[in-house]
Amino acid sequence: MSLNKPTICVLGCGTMGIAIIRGTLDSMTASTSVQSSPKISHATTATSTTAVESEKEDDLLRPAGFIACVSQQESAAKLKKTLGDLVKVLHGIAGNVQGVSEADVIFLCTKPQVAKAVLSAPGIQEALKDKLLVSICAGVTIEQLQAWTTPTTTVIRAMPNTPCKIREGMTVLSCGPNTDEQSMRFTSNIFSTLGRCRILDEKHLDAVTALAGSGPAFACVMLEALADGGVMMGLPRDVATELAAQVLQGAARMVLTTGAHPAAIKDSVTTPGGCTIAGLLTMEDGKIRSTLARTIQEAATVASTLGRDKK
Ligand SMILES: NC(=O)C1=CN([C@@H]2O[C@H](COP(=O)(O)OP(=O)(O)OC[C@H]3O[C@@H](n4cnc5c(N)ncnc54)[C@H](OP(=O)(O)O)[C@@H]3O)[C@@H](O)[C@H]2O)C=CC1
Ligand SMILES: O=C(O)[C@@H]1CCC=N1
Repeated sequence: MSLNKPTICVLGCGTMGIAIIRGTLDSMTASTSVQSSPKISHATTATSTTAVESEKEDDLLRPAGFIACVSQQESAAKLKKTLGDLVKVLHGIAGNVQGVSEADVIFLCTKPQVAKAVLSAPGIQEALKDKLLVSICAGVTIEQLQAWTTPTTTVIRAMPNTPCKIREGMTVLSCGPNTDEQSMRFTSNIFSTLGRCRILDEKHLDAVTALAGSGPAFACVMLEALADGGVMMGLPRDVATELAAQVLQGAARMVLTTGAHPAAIKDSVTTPGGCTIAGLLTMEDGKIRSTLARTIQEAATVASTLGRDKK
């Protein structure tokens, strides 16, 4: 398999499919004016190639076209409006076969429960031969994906999150045993332009799904609750929401950019006898730490079951 200006087919283009296509299109527009350096925490560059050669190779790996597949005609009509002329939109079983046949790389972005049926539909196996399949389906393992495709299909499992849409995503990739360097590099390049990207062993993916995949929902509950407190104390709702969002972003960026331990940042805010320690003790009384940690534990446990056949 050789990826040269590949066409991407997003099979199941809903919330996440749109986030991936939107973010990638935006990154391509941005990179024509400013050359962005990818934020990847795993070196996939071949040691034998020079920096110039690897830049040229990355250029060839940039997607040349997008196809988006959905099941319903009405969703296709809506999607055309959302994505515009740069993306070919198809629907139904025949649309899936056409999309996979015309593409070089397939992003499987359906719900986990329909992944097997979508990949097993007539014509799909043939169309998947010698192609790269990147699945973002929670709980669906590389072993399952390999069993549902052909021996010549390269399989990569990815767990992105919704902020990919604004290129502030967090994605973790795991590769199958037959994954070649170029496929991994292509996939890392895509997700690195949509935010941060890491490569981890598949055994971590349920925890990743809970923490990073579901995480934006948990973070927004915290954000909303902080804003509620501001509203309770008289702040207008829009002001409270802006303050809460910027506070979470600022604190998170301090951790990411300085590498400081979150506890050190917390201590630096906390004046002895002051208002911060008063608030922190209230949080501890509410068992916020174990509640949040158990949230991730429970979500990871459920994530591990999502790829299983329902009895
Ligand atoms: N939402 C999130 O934050 C995250 C989700 N994920 C994973 O991403 C996947 C998608 O989630 P999400 O985007 O939220 O789901 P959505 O429900 O938003 O999107 C699913 C899409 O699949 C389409 N679809 C359904 N059946 C078929 C079919 N037979 N053939 C082609 N397309 C089909 C739907 O089209 P139609 O509307 O026409 O039925 C819809 O566009 C899931 O596996 C989930 O585990 C991973 C990380 C984060
Ligand atoms: O809730 C879910 O199952 C999906 C996976 C991660 C985020 N949303």
